Parts: sequence; structure tokens; C-alpha cells
Amino acid sequence: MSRIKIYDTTLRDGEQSPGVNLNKLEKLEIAKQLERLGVDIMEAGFPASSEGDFKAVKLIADTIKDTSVTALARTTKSDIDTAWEALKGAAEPRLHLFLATSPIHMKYKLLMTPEQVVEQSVNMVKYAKQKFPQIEWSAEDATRSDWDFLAQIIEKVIDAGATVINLPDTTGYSTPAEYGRMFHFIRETVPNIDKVSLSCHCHNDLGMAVANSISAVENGVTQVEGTINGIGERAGNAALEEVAVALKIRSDFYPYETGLKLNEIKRSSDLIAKLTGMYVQANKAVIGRNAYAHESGIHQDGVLKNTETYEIITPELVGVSSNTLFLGKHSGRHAFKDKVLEFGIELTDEQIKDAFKQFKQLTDHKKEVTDDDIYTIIMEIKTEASAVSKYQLETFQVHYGSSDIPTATVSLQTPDGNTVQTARTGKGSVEALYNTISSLISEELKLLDYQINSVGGGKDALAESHVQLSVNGEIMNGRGAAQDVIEASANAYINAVNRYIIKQQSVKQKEVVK
Ligand SMILES: CC(=O)SCCNC(=O)CCNC(=O)[C@H](O)C(C)(C)COP(=O)(O)OP(=O)(O)OC[C@H]1O[C@@H](n2cnc3c(N)ncnc32)[C@H](O)[C@@H]1OP(=O)(O)O
Ligand SMILES: CC(C)C(=O)C(=O)O
Ligand SMILES: [Mg+2]
Repeated sequence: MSRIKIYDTTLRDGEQSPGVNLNKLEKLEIAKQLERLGVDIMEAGFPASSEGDFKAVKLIADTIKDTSVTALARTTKSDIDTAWEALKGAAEPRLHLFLATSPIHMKYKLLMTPEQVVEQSVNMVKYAKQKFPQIEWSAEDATRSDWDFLAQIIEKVIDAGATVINLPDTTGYSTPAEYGRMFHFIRETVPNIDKVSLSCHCHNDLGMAVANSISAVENGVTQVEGTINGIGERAGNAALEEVAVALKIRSDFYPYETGLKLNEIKRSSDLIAKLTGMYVQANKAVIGRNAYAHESGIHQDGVLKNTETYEIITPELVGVSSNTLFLGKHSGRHAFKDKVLEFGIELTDEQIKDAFKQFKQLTDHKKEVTDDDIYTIIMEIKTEASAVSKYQLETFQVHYGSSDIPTATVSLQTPDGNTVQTARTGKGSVEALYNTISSLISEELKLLDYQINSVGGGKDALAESHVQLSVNGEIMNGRGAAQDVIEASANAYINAVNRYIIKQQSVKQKEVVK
């Protein structure tokens, strides 16, 4: 296995994401986590760009000792001097010098001829070499540069003292085949190329940053630059967690390994998302919220039988505690049964069937059915004595308006199987509902307590109601859940009455047995 170095530029190129602005202490926290993650090199910033960046790079270089700390500089003496002041306390001071080599950058941005670009690069590498033992030189916009020109300038900067040559796909323009071929050409053409390490640095404008990086590795690159979560200028940089996990998972095919502690990926990703405010999309590879979640019944059934059916990465590998079987509209019976077992509740096959039916009905109304929702359904079924005849809500309607008297119409099935219906008013809709129900029930009822709560979050959360009733002088508690608060209230009220009826019937049964 050849060792591929991971060069993290979250704190420099990552911070170049529009809207991201990290202060010195936030950068230090990220640097410490990158050290725990085991990156080989971290680019802490661009010291000449601002006083704040200078201070952050200095603090990181003085603090982080197990990872090589570097910083960016243009090919000017003052940028190099400023970088030295920030980096001189580092365990292994390392500079990243860059100058663009593409015709469009040289002509329109730098206003320099190719000869001037060669001369300035060589002179500044020599100047920096007086201070820095390690110098990476980058040909900015390498992928839109002339390859012969690249070969010429690379040979000269190596002679001047560069130790790493980086060929960035600055604008995310390249493709895997082309990017790989460019490195192959440089390795074949530049006579002193063996004196340096080759590095790749990819942007994601065409969504190929990770694929391009892997292709570069296949073509002799030993250092991959990128950021955690793929943040960076425009569409971002290559996501380092994706590169490292791809090499690990496909080690059957690729003879490369990185030194990353992969189980620190989740923690690193979370920290960077939080501090930069750039949250990771749910379907992001390796680290997105859905990367280890399965929703469809066939997948869930497969994963329950053997996780490898649909998971090529184990969540634990990257520090995610476990996979999730997301219970929703597309789920099947196997996953539902598994969830019931997870709650430690035993249900008969009949009860599971009933609960699954109610769950499926709920998924038609709710986008996300939460554990709380399922628990509520299960407990309703579990605690319901279905063999006993009792009251059942058939239909109800509540009329409520700011200038009308609240009126409820309810249709109930009584324990002897008849349907009764009536309408009553009340001061509010729940009172109108309860007045109507109690007028249909022969027992003497008095409401002692009433509560309504939402189960789970969101506007489509289940409503759960708890009531306490005096039924013929006996205190009974009732509970009911439904998508709607009024229906949950009706269910809770009827549930308290039914509990009384069940209790009476079991007393009678005991007397018969005696
Ligand atoms: C591909 C990349 O990611 S490159 C890194 C990009 N990062 C940044 O730009 C970091 C934030 N930048 C900044 O804060 C500012 O741009 C600074 C402080 C660096 C420079 O600010 P200013 O002096 O106001 O210059 P400005 O940014 O407008 O223009 C850049 C200048 O640098 C020159 N330049 C660009 N790259 C290089 C280079 N590698 N070496 C030397 N000079 C360079 C440009 O030609 C231009 O020069 P000019 O002023 O003579 O026309
Ligand atoms: C400074 C260089 C390496 C860069 O970030 C790029 O070219 O994308
Ligand atoms: Mg870049």
C-alpha cells in the first residue's frame, strides 16, 4: 500500500467560501480537530491577506505540533516575509507559494508574460528557501495551462528549491481522464520530477473534484488537497472525507492508504458545519444525514437481514453511531416489527398487523413518522382490551367560528352495537364535543382534568390528549392520539369511559368465576 498524504485547506480555501468568516479561536478549534483527524498537513490561512488571518495562522503554528502547518503566499517578498513571521514557530515551517500559469490568468489578471511568470516563480522560491525548509509551489489554473509550458516552469522551480509541486484544477474545469493524463505527462517529461512530491488540488465546479483527485492518485500523485465537507470557493473543493473513505472502501482495487483516523470524520464534519454555518446536505456522500438511512421496505428488509446488502460503508467507520431505518411511506412490515422490538414491547401478530395498518395510514398524512408517533400507536393497541365491547367513535363534526356558538355532532357505536348520534353546544369546541359525547353515554360523567400535547415536532406532529373523568363516581384516566387535536380529545374521553366499562366487566367475570 502506498501512503497518500492528506493536505487539508479547510482553514484557507474552505474559508474562501462566500459568507464564511472564522475568527482566530474558531480556526484554532478546527485546527485541533484536524490534528485529531490525522491530516498530514493543514493550510491555516493566508497571513498577508489580513491581520486576523496572520494572527490565526501564528496561533495555529505555535499550538499544533503533530501536524505540519502551512500557509499561502503570493510570489512577493512581502507575502513570504509575512508568512514566515506567522509560521516560524511551527514544528516544520512550510510555505505554499502560488502563481498562475494559464494564458488567461497571465495575460488578463497578472499582466505578465510567461517568461516573467517563470522568472518571478524561480526568484521567489529561491527567496523563500532561505527561510522555509519545505516549499510547495502551485501552478494556479494548471488545467487551463499549456502542458509544455508547465513542464518547463516546473523543472525550473524544482531546481530553485521547491519540494512539492501542486497542479490545481483551480476552476474545476478538468475531468478524471484529462487530469490524470496531465500528471502522467509531467512525470514523463520533467527530468527532475523525482526530487519532489506531486500534489493535486481540485475544485468541484463540474462535480468531479473527488473523481479528479482519485485519478491524480492513480497517476502518481502522493498528496491530495481538499477540505472537510468539500467547502471552498464557488462549488467548493474536493471533500477529503470522500477521498479517504473511497480509498479505504476500494482498497481491494486501489493500493493506496491515507493516515486519516476515519472515525473522527463525523466529529470534524459537524464542527466545521457548525462553525462555518455551511451545513451538509442530507444526501452528501459519506457524511450526509441520509448516508446511512434506509427508507424503502425492500432495502430495510435487506439491511435487517444483512447490512452489506445496501451499505458499502459501515456508519461506525466514519464515527456515525449507527444506521437508521427511516420509517415512512415506503417502509415495510419487517422494519416496523424491528422498531417494535427496539421499544422492548411485545405485540401479538394480530396487534402488529393492526399497528402497521395504523402506521401506514399515518404516513399518508405525515411526511416523517417519528419514534414517538409509533410508540403512541403501539401503546394505544397494547393497552386496549379489544375483546371487550365498548364505545367507539364513528364520526364527529365540530363547528367553530369567532361569531358562532361552538357545536359538535357525534356519532358513536355503543357497547351493544347500536349507533347513536346527537349534537350539543359548548363554550369552546372541546366542551361542545364532550357535552355531545357525554349525552350519548348512559354513565354519569364529570371531566376532572384535560391535557393536550403534541408528540414529536413539526406542524404535522401527532396530538396526544390525557383526560381524567369521574365515571359513576369512579376516577378513570383516558388517553387518545390522533393527527388532529379535536379527534385526540374525543379519543381520550371515550378511552376513559371504556376503561371503566372494561373494569366493570372484569369485576363481573371474577364474580362469575367465584
Ligand atoms: C486560487 C486561489 O484560491 S488564490 C487565493 C485567493 N485568496 C485570497 O484572495 C485571499 C483574500 N485576499 C485578500 O485579502 C486580498 O486579495 C489581498 C490582501 C491578498 C490582496 O489585496 P489587494 O492588494 O487589494 O489586491 P487585489 O486582491 O485587489 O488584487 C490582487 C493582486 O495580487 C496579484 N496577484 C495575484 N496572484 C498573485 C501571485 N500568485 N503572486 C503575485 N501577485 C499575485 C494580482 O495580479 C493583483 O495585483 P495588482 O494589485 O498589481 O493588480
Ligand atoms: C492557491 C491555489 C492552490 C488554489 O487554491 C487553487 O488554485 O485553487
Ligand atoms: Mg483552490
